[in-house]
Amino acid sequence: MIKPNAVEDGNTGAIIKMIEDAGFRICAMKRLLLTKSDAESFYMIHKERSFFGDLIKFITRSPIVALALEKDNVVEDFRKLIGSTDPEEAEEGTIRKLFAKNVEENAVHGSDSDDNANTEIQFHFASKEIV
Ligand SMILES: Nc1ncnc2c1ncn2[C@@H]1O[C@H](COP(=O)(O)OP(=O)(O)OP(=O)(O)O)[C@@H](O)[C@H]1O
Repeated sequence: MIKPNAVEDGNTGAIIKMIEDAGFRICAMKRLLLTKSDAESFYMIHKERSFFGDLIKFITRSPIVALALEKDNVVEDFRKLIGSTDPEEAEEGTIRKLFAKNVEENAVHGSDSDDNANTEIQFHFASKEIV
């Protein structure tokens, strides 16, 4: 998911280029505005965290771009490409180092396991949209 701050800043294209250049195949893609209830369900795992309310406001304030990606070792390799949650700790050349504003507005989301990737892909896409 390319998050609102990166879409607002006009960095969607640059981020997609980095993803493709790193060898990921885009199987599905769409730009959409998440509703509050979409966002709460997507980030349900964080509902007890202190930043949950702010995270929901941020992720729903303007459109995101959702992508389904394919590659060997996709989850681990994508998390390497995006870098640490906090851009101050992210390695040089990672998407978050280049495009995140802070730990909340950190430009992109990546699934953290194959199971969660499947759940999140189904959250955003109908099966006929994945090709
Ligand atoms: N301390 C914090 N303050 C504000 N927002 C935070 C904080 N920690 C995390 N977040 C927000 O919540 C999201 C989910 O947090 P998580 O710890 O799962 O990080 P992540 O796995 O690196 O990020 P993501 O799940 O978006 O890929 C972060 O990407 C960020 O937008």
